[in-house]
Amino acid sequence: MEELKSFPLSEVTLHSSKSDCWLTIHGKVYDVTNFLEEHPGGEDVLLESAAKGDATNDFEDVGHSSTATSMLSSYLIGTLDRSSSKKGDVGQQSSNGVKNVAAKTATLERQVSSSSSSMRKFIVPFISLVVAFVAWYYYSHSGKKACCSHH
Ligand code: HEM
Repeated sequence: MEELKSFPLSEVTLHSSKSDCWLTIHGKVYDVTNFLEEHPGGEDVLLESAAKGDATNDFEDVGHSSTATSMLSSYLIGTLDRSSSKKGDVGQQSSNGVKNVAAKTATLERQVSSSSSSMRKFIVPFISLVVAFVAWYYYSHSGKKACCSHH
């Protein structure tokens, strides 16, 4: 068996066009050029993920079926070179670092925005409950007064 080639992330992101598209998922590099038009989720999402670099989160977020996961192997061309420790690769490594930080920031931003939207989802019914309780309290309180002043 031929040994798989190892590519630095900076090289994978160079292949992000319709005529040449590579994706990185779980540390493996896939050439999905021929799959672009067949992808049920459309080619644009694949091209976006390819340009970003690591597509693992994008792939997982969709909740792809096991069929989709097993399709991956037919597009495998290599593995991701995480160390990038080759001589003369230092510049590339630092640019990878910058990209990683950018990716992490993007993920964090996504998490914050999704948590704030779920906060909103929680706060709206909570406020309605408080309003309902206050209304009920005043209603029953004034009702009690009316009732007790009778006696
Ligand atoms: C080589 C990598 C990929 C393969 C083989 C693949 C395969 C598939 C398959 C077979 C489906 C149909 C539903 C299913 O079986 O789960 C699908 C749906 C989808 N894929 Fe991918 N996919 C890949 C990468 C990606 C990436 C990187 C994204 C980025 C966001 C993506 C986004 C989507 C979306 C949004 C759908 C849903 C379409 C719908 O339900 O209308 N896919 N994909």
